Amino acid sequence: MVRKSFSKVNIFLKIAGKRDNYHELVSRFVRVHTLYDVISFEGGFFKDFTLVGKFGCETKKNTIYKAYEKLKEISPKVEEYFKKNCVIVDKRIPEFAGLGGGSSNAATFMIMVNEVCDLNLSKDELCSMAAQIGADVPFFVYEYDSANVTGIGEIVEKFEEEILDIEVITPKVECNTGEIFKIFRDKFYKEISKDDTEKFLKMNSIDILQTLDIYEANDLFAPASEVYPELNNYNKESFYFSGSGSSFFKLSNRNK
Ligand SMILES: C[C@@](CO)(OP(=O)(O)O)[C@H](O)COP(=O)(O)OP(=O)(O)OC[C@H]1O[C@@H](n2ccc(N)nc2=O)[C@H](O)[C@@H]1O
Ligand SMILES: Nc1ncnc2c1ncn2[C@@H]1O[C@H](COP(=O)(O)OP(=O)(O)O)[C@@H](O)[C@H]1O
Repeated sequence: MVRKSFSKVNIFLKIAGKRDNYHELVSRFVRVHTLYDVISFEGGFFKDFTLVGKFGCETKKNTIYKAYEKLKEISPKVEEYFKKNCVIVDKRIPEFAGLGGGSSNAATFMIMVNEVCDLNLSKDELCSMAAQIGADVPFFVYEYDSANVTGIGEIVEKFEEEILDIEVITPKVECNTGEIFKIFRDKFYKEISKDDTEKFLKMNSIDILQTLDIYEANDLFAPASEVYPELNNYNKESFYFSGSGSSFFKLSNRNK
């Protein structure tokens, strides 16, 4: 079994409030069809869960392993399957890039295991497990091209719009999400109004980016560019900032 594990960008990312030491978001997530990892299951004999790929962390810290630990509680078929198959990931999505690589891998792995082990879990059941692995995992579980994501990422609503051409550039800066949120909370804290929330969640992604500048579109750009000033060198005409960075992106619609 082989599947693409797509990346994402945040067309806009606004903070709506605090929930313990997390922040509630109002955001449009869009999948990037041209930038993805490839996940495959390959037969063999394995004493333990075996994950092959170029990762910046050990297997036990990998989001795919965290997903495996949750799924094996559902049925003994899962542990059985990974005694006779390993997971191979061809990593192409840069890490620490605001592109959701780790989150996408976990969600895609869950979808694949649900199928290959006939677990018959619904998207909503997968989502409640996904939310325990990471804030962006639920978005990738639903496999929408565009979605409005709120809460801490656990509320995902499909957004109907044309497929967008997205160009991504990723400066070699490993952005620490926690650090950026801390500076946001200490120095840039503000919450999106109810009116703006309603307005942005209804607008097409292209129209939103014609209305907002890079700072207005992503509340995390100001703190990120304070923590990593080199990001300002990429603050160019018609580029926007994804997630907590370091990636910038620009849109073009295919029908232009
Ligand atoms: C903000 C987003 C937007 O997509 O950034 P990117 O990952 O894309 O850059 C994600 O939701 C990131 O979610 P996720 O990737 O799970 O966050 P983590 O790295 O686990 O969070 C690291 C730290 O960031 C802070 N954090 C994270 C998410 C959130 N909604 N509020 C927060 O305050 C918390 O202090 C958390 O401990
Ligand atoms: N399957 C995975 N792919 C990428 N990074 C992973 C994965 N599992 C865990 N990580 C860890 O998550 C962090 C990067 O997460 P990633 O989703 O790639 O970045 P971002 O959240 O900025 O989009 C790194 O600490 C990396 O080691």
